Amino acid sequence: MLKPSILSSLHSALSRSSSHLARRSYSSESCPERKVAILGAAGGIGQPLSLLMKLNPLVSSLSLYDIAGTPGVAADVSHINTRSEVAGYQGEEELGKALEGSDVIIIPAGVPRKPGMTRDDLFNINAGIVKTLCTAIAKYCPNALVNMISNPVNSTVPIAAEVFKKAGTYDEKKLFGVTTLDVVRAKTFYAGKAKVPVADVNVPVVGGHAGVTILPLFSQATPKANLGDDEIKALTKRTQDGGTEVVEAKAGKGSATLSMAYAGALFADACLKGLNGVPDVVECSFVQSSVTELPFFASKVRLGKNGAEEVLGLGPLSDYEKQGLESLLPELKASIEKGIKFANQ
Ligand SMILES: NC(=O)c1ccc[n+]([C@@H]2O[C@H](COP(=O)([O-])OP(=O)(O)OC[C@H]3O[C@@H](n4cnc5c(N)ncnc54)[C@H](O)[C@@H]3O)[C@@H](O)[C@H]2O)c1
Ligand SMILES: O=C(O)C[C@H](O)C(=O)O
Repeated sequence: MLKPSILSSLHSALSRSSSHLARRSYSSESCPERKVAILGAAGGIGQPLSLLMKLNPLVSSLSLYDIAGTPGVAADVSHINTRSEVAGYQGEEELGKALEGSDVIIIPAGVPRKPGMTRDDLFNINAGIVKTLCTAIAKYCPNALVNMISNPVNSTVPIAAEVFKKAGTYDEKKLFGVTTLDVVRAKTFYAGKAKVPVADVNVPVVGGHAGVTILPLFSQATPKANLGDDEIKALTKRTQDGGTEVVEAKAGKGSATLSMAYAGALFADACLKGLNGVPDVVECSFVQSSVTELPFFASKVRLGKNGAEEVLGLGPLSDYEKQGLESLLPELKASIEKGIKFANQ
């Protein structure tokens, strides 16, 4: 059994200030009713993500949807004695009910990579899944914030945008590609190399979510450390290849699930805080953007009552980062265009 101290550090790691908020006052003003739906809830990411969202005191209703397996996952997490009511929905005929009334929808539905594959190799299967799910979102909960985890994120986010545009429900402030795992990795790897406490580390990661399109800005990392060029290059490469490192270690049994569930829970928590009016909630995310010439780009985003209230610029870049930015643009552009083309076929 989890000791209370372990449980409370899980809570606080997930959502430091939101759990304080909930402990301080549980009034409907500071903790309004919030429904979160997870699509793909029975999967490798979906299950631990369901657990972490069940632990989040900002959630009042947790809706777990998948094509199979959700009754079991829902029954299981529903026994945890935290605030939210849990419901499981299985199969497309229950998708509408799963979505109705949602404030935040998290989408980890789709197939993961095997060794030797790129994220783009998942396009053929996952593009269709995302298109179907987003069509239903446009119909049943057009005002919800959508957190897209399904890969390739560089294409699935543009697909979602096109589906919403066609349905007349697109709001660029409400669609997010979840790139938090890149930030989580960059923080962990930087803390190890710089020998600074990991809990104090901040590193923006910009661009997209695949290989060289992942651009960690270690020149802006805090606390500052005197790392050499080779160390920065090695950290950058490790962050870019973090997903592949896990895919290879899992040797055919999928990609990152536990660290992704953590990252997905962090980002959803930030969205909920923003919706609830908590000030200064800033996270990196792949969103509609005018930061570069590309229509979508990951950078720091200020989250608020309407979703992405402000997309922040890149700040000063080192020469190495400027080079990285130049070289990521063609690949990211092609992935975005591939998504847009697919959605309009
Ligand atoms: N954004 C990121 O940083 C990041 C990190 C890790 C993984 N991912 C991606 O997340 C996705 C899921 O990974 P996983 O390891 O959980 O895979 P998984 O195969 O373990 O789980 C996927 C789940 O999606 C469900 N699913 C399939 N079609 C569906 C549909 N039409 N509607 C609802 N659910 C459906 C499956 O039944 C399964 O339960 C993959 O595409 C993976 O590449 C993204
Ligand atoms: O690498 C993958 O395929 C999964 C995910 O995008 C990750 O970064 O871990």
